[in-house]
Amino acid sequence: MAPGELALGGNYRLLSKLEARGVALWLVVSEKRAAVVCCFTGIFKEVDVLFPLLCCKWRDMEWCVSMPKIELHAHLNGSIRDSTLLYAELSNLAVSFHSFSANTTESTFSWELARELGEKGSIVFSDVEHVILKSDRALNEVFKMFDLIHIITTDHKTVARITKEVIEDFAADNVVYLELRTTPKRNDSKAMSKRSYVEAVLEGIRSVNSVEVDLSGELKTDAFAHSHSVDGLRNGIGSKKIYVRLLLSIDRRETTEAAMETVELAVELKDFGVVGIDLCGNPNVGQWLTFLPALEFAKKQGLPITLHCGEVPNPVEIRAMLDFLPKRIGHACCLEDEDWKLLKRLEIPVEICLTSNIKTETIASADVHHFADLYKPNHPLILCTDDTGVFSTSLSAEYALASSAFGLGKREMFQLAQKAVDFIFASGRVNEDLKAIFASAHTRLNLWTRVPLEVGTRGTMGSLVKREIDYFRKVELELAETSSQERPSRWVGFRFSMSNWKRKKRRRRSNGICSVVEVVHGDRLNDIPGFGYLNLKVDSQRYDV
Ligand SMILES: CNc1ncnc2c1ncn2[C@@H]1O[C@H](COP(=O)(O)O)[C@@H](O)[C@H]1O
Repeated sequence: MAPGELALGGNYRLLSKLEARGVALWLVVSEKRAAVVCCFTGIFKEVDVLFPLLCCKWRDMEWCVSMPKIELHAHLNGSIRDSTLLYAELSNLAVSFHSFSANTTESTFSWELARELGEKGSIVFSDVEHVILKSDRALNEVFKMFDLIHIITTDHKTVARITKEVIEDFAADNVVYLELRTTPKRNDSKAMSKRSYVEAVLEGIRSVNSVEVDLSGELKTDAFAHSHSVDGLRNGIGSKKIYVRLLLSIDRRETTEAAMETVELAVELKDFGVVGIDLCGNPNVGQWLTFLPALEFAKKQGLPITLHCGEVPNPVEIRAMLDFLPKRIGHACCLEDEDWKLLKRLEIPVEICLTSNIKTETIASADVHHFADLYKPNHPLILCTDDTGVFSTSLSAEYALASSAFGLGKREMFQLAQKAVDFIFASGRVNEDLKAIFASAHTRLNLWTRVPLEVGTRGTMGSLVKREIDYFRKVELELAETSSQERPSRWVGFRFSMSNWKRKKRRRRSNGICSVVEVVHGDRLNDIPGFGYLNLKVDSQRYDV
């Protein structure tokens, strides 16, 4: 049986096959999906390949990558590279089916994972098996997937490694400012406390060496045992730079005490790159009142807060969350009319995660997504990824998807990315730096709007020519007045005027302002949104200039 049929149950075309270290990979495509199917010890697994790519043109995607972007809603453990996770997952699956040799690193890793699975007891392999094997997971299934990911990733070394990789991946996607969020976890079997978890994350950030990382402008190296200046990391590194800040998440499964511990940790690490608090986790679990004391404490301490709000219908909680006045909210998928109006009145910025919402079936498809309802009236919103690894996406892919689903042009996409600067939690010079980065990208990407002149209205060809004639007259008069020796002949005056006019014309053209042959009028549409003009360049011979 072909791997496509077996794992995906559809009619897939095989693009290529690769075998490495006992793992067979097939790249398959159908009209609706592109996937990698892997076979390891007889088990087939599919991994989606940038789903949004199917909805947009490759050219649009390339352009979106070239644009600087700001990511404000990305979960660390949801953004793990497929390759990193796949290897761990496949090793994990192998344990369930095969005995292993304790001599190899791979099997030792598998053995560790298997032991943890057994010890923890909260996950039975048969419970998660089907979740691992499928690609589109409903919201509840996604959280089962996270439980599995956490078992695989939660030791200091792995936490540092995945953090490093996630930052490298965002930087490669031209994300210039990343607010990465993660839930500090206690794991006694790994001697891990919430604090040591965050230290491992910070260590991972500092270990990035393929790109310059700005973690915090105000590092107090003597106050934090494990911190060291990022300046050292800047030596010999290329020109790319990414600002990274952390949000500490409270998981909805946590108690008030555990939530409070997270907020206290965030307060303590304020000067070391932690800039805010997030409330996340399975929206069908936990009560708002459980987290409220910790969130209120965070607010009092001046920590900005973002809440996962309205991922499922829960009007009472949604209203309480909006009344709390968070600095931002994530998702906002299931708001009733009154709450929708309140959200808009309060102008709370919304972190929009298109692919995540569609893949978890929270929203049926991109074209009915509430993005448009927020975008049109200019409500503050930020395009984000949520979980690049789990949902096989990237920030560029989210922009490309928004572009194809809602008809955003390059300028609109750029403005959307640039506007996100206003909603970051980092304070101080970062905001100014980002504005400068976007200003220079605006020029690099040639996004200046050419304002054409229209024949027959304000700034017409007629008025332009009249201004030229007035100018020539003035020059001739001045020449006549200043020359006491000889009155210039009409010919001399004309020559002078012509060359001057040409200089003026060149200067204006190089400034991107209208010249006579570039004057346009309104019959044929050109490519400037909002304008419909005929470019006279091609017809210039017909005009006697
Ligand atoms: C699908 N949309 C979502 N809604 C709510 N919470 C989500 C989420 N996606 C991820 N998380 C939260 O982030 C954790 C994984 O990253 P960290 O271990 O914290 O780095 C998940 O366990 C979940 O609590």
